[in-house]
Amino acid sequence: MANFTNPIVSLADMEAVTMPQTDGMARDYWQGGANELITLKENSSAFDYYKIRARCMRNVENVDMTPRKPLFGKKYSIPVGVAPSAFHQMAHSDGEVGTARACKSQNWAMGLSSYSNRSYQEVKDAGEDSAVFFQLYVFKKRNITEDLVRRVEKAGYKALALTVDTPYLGRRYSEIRNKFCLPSYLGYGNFPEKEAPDFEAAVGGMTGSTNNEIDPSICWEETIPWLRSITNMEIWVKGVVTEEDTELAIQAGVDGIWVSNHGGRQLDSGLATIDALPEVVKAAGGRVPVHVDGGIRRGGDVFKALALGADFVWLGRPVLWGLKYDGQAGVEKMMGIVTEDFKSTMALAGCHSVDEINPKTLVRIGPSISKL
Ligand SMILES: Cc1cc2nc3c(=O)[nH]c(=O)nc-3n(C[C@H](O)[C@H](O)[C@H](O)COP(=O)(O)O)c2cc1C
Ligand SMILES: CCCCC(=O)C(=O)O
Repeated sequence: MANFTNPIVSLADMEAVTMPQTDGMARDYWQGGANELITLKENSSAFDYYKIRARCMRNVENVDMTPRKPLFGKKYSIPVGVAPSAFHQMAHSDGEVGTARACKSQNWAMGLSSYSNRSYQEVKDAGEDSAVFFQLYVFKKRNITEDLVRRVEKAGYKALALTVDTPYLGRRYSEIRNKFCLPSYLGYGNFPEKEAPDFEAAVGGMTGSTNNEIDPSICWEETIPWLRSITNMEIWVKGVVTEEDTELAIQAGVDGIWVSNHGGRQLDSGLATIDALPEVVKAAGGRVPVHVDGGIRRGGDVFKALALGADFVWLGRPVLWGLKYDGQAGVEKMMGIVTEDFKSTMALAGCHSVDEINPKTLVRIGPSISKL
C-alpha cells in the first residue's frame, strides 16, 4: 500500500489521497475527459439539482439494499457495479484480477473492458458469478471481434455491453498533449499478441490516426443482427442517452440499455447522464432494463438514479482510485464506503427497500431541461 495517512471516509477522500501519488500519464488518463470537461464535471454536479424528499417515523431498523430485480438470475448485494474501464494494471499489478476478487468477495457485479490488461479468462476465474458483462468494441477487422465474442461466451460471461458512444475516441486534450501510451511492460489481455488493437493510434480522435481499429460504421440495422448471429449472450448497448435511440435499440432487439456518456470522455457538452436517464426510462417503458453510469460518487447519487428509474448503477473512476489505494483491499474499501453511504441515505429517507425508492422520493430544482 502506498503511504496514505488520512482517514478515508468518502470517495472524494480516496480520490484526494491517491491522485497526487499517481504517475502523470495514468492520472491524466483516468481523470481526464473530452475537450473542456463540461460533461465530465456535470455528470457529478447535476446530481445536486435533485433533492430527496425524506419520509420519517418509518422504523428503519432494517434496510434492505438488494436490487429490485436479479441481474442474470443473481441477487447482488447492492444495485451498484463496477463499470468496465481499460488497463487496471496501471493502478495495481493485480489489475482486473484484483478488481474481480473484490467484486466476488463483496458480491458486486462487474463489467470487463475489451482493453483489460488481464485476460477475460483470468478475470472470470477470479470473479466467477460477479464477472458478468464483457464490454465490447467492434473492430474494423470483424474476425478479431467475432473470435473474441465466441471466446468470452465460452468462458461464461452473460452479456456483451456493446459500447455505442465511441465510433472514434473523444478528443481528450491531456492524452493528446502527453501522447498517452500503455507502459511497455503491460499488455492487452484479451487478444493474441499479433491481433492486439492499437489503442495509442486512436488517441486524438478522428485526427489521431487513420489506423483507428474501432469500426466507426457500426449501426442499428447491421451490427445488432450481426452480433445476434454470432452469440447467444445477451446484448446490451452502453452509451444510449436519448429516447430516439432507446426505441431503435429495442426495435433492434437489445436485452438492456446502459445510459452512459463514457464518463464525459467522448462527446463533450452532452447531457449529464442523470438528466438523460428519465427520457430513456420513459421511452423504454419497462420493456428492457435500464442501467446508468457517470459521476456517481455518493450513496445519495445511487439513490437518485434508482429513484429516476434505473435498475442498476455503475462506477468507473472510483474503482481505479480504490485499486491504486490498495489493490483488491482498496476496491473493497471503496465498495464499503458506497454501501454504508447508500444504506444511510435509504434509512434517512425512510426507505426500507429499493422498491420504495421511486420518483416521489425526489424533486428537481434549478435550471429545467426543455427540448428545442
Ligand atoms: C480510465 C477509464 C477507462 C475507461 N475504459 C472504458 C472502456 O474500455 N470501455 C468502455 O465502454 N468504457 C470505458 N470507460 C467508461 C466507463 O465504463 C464508465 O462509463 C464511466 O467511467 C462512468 O463514469 P465515472 O467514471 O464518472 O463513474 C472508461 C472510463 C475511464 C475513467
Ligand atoms: C479505445 C478506447 C479504450 C478505452 C476507453 O474506452 C477509454 O479510454 O475511455
